[in-house]
Amino acid sequence: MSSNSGIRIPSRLPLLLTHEGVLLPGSTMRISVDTARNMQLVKTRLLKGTSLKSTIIGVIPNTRDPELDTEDLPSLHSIGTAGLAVQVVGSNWPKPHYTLLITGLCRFRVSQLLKEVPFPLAEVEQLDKLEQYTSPRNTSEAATPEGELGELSQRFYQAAVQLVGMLDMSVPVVAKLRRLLDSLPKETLPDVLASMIHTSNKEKLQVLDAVSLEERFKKTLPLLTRQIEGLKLLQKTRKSRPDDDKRVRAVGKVGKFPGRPFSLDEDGDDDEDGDDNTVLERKVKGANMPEAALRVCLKELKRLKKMPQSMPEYALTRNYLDLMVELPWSKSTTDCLDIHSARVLLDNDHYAMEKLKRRVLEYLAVRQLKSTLKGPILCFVGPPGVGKTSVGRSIARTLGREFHRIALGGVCDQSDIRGHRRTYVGSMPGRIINGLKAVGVNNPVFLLDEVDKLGKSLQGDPAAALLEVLDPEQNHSFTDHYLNVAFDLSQVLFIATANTTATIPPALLDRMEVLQVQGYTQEEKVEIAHRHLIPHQLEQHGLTPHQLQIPQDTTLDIISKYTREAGVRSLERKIGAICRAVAVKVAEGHKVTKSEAAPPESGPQGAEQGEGEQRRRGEEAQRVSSDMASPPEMPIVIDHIALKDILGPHIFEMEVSERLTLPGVAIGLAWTPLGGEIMFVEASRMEGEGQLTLTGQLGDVMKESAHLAISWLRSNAKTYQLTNLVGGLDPLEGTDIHLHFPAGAVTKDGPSAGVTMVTVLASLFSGRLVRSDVAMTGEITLRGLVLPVGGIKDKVLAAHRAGLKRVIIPKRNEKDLEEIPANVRLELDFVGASNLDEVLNAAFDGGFPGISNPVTLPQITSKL
Ligand SMILES: Nc1ncnc2c1ncn2[C@@H]1O[C@H](COP(=O)(O)OP(=O)(O)OP(=O)(O)O)[C@@H](O)[C@H]1O
Repeated sequence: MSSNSGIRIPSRLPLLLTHEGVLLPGSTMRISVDTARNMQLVKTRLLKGTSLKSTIIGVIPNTRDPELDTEDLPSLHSIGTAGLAVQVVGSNWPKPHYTLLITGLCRFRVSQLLKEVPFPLAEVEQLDKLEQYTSPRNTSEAATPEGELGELSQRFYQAAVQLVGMLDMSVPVVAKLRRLLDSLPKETLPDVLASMIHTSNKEKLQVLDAVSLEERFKKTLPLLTRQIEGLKLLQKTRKSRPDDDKRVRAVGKVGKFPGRPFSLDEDGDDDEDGDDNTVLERKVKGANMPEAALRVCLKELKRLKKMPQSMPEYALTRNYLDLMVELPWSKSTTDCLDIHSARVLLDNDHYAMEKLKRRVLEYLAVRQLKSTLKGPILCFVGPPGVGKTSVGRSIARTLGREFHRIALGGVCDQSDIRGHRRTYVGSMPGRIINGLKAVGVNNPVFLLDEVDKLGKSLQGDPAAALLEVLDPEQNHSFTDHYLNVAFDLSQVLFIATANTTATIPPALLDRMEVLQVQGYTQEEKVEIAHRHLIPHQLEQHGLTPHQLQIPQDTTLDIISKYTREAGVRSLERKIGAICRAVAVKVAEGHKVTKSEAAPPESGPQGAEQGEGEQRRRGEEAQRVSSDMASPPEMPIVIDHIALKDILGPHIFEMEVSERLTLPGVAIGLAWTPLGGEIMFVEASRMEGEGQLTLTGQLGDVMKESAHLAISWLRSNAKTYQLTNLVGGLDPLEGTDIHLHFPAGAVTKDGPSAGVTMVTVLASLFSGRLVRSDVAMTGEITLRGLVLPVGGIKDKVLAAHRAGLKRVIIPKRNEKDLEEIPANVRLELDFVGASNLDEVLNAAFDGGFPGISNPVTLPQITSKL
């Protein structure tokens, strides 16, 4: 339907291709522009143009999938709408784009594409008449079309009037719309109403393509009728449920008329929302939650139904309900506990740790007999890498329960445990509830890792929140702030781990049964490496024992020369490093290293490998030179040289004897949360005024021990013939003393270095060397008694690791030696000392004899 009269659009139009819907004549649409072509159009035509003509552009619906849109121009839809750009807004966020407000004027047909770049420009043919709009026309004045078209347009007009009458709007607004309807030429009604009512883009495209007016009326009338039917249905529902809030929401849903008649073209993406809520309601009812929780959920659901989706609270409430539905209120696994298989499993998973395994089995046995057992909560305390976490995991496996680890290290906010109240923005449940959601059952094993590293802050004390969680008497009604209803935690099996009990808050410690997990001896480490770590690492690196073998003496080398730890974590890492190096060689198909193939160094461990092995390697070395590119001979055996090649030079050397070459040095034993340590205590003296200097970041108790040691030596100087620099018998006279405890950066405290200080000072003042293979620990008193101390097993193991031969311990600690593995006990000579005389005698070669009665009485000559 071409037109020769009225306003004419330019015959050449730049074309804007849009995915965002279909612009129909008589409606206004906001279009976001971000493709290069369209951006160019906006920049050169709309922003630079000065005439009214330059603000008219052709809008063509781009029917190609935006995902597939490329640089080249898609085949163009032949019909578009000429539009007047009313507003252009530019923005750089989130990426550079323009937003255009465009009012559709009339249809056009693309007759010829003149150019494609930088934006398409086309010769167009105007399809709709555009008349001068002078004054509102009255229906009677309007030239009513004749025949079928006339009838159609009349029916359409009546339907439109009916629709406006049904709108849920105030009387003046309805009257205004009526006036507008009457004033518009009838032929424009299909376009205007099609863009107002709820239609899909496909339907709009059909309306756009309907060039003949008759066809356009025919296409739009059913859409209008559909809308009217929808509103009628709605009104019926409204009558049967005269609830105001619901009505408002329902009208908004179906008609989307009220308030925003010109933005009705989104596709019905949220039509199923009503269904969504019904599904949620069904889930809430089926979640098997306790009465109180169900009541809260139903209340929230009721609120949700009344809320418009755009409200921020809608999402919050929805998330809350989703969580409530997902929580395992009554879902649990059935325990499949069989003590015999539990024992086998624990033994298979972990070497050594007999005491711990025994206690765990006892615990499991009691659970088997009394399934409703409340507490105790086990807390494994020991150095890092001794398998605390992995025992927890094994317990879950033996019980057939789900396992979840909650890392508490560094947690310093109460709400990490208990969640945030829902009033906070970004609120969420705490770790306990999150854990339950993750495992999906209400009786998992929860491992509270690193309870000793809980922090404290202004946001409250997380330990206090844990008190409720761990108390069997209270935790059946644990209330997370986010949930705000009680959740029964009594079925959850809690196990805690810590490196030390010192920093666990006393109230928390009181609720747990502490099980000490000791560090391992070298022999135990070798066994653990060969039974668990090496097979595990081989598997992790895709290797087999046929490709890589690590002999026992190499493992021992790794333990003593490359690691110094109570656990086996660094050992596992080193084995991992070896596996990586070998994996490269295996993958490359080359020899590991030339040196690997060379005969091993002779040495105690090398000798153990046997002559056969040496010969094999010698032969291999010869072969290597002739055939470098041949695949490596399997298995690749890691000897000391290959080990050095892979791990580099030794990290730890046995330096004990080197450091004990001067008087005034002795080896003390210290306990740290990371296991036992040996400590070289040093003393020196110089001329001065009797001052004592202590360095090495010592705590008060340790400083007091130093004063005790000095006082005891001063009072016993005559007995042991200790002299000061000037030869006098008071060690401090004209002498300053300096005592140092390495490592200087680590804070130390405790009374157990007392005996070491006395020995160091005795050595300094007597000028005698302390035996280089002796380590000692013990508290002293002013009268020279030696009192018991803690951490004996770890300390002894540290001395053994360092290759020492004699350990001086307080006599009353001798009972603790039972815990020490037999092989270690055999290799060490233990001296139980009850007083300092015994300590000194054991610490010096040939003893440290005192003169029982040093005071030489003046000779009394008889005058008789
Ligand atoms: N006795 C053992 N038998 C077998 N493997 C062990 C043994 N002890 C430790 N491991 C292994 O050592 C690794 C470290 O253990 P785990 O992570 O359980 O240490 P942890 O004591 O929990 O340390 P942390 O205190 O740092 O958390 C694991 O791979 C574990 O399997």
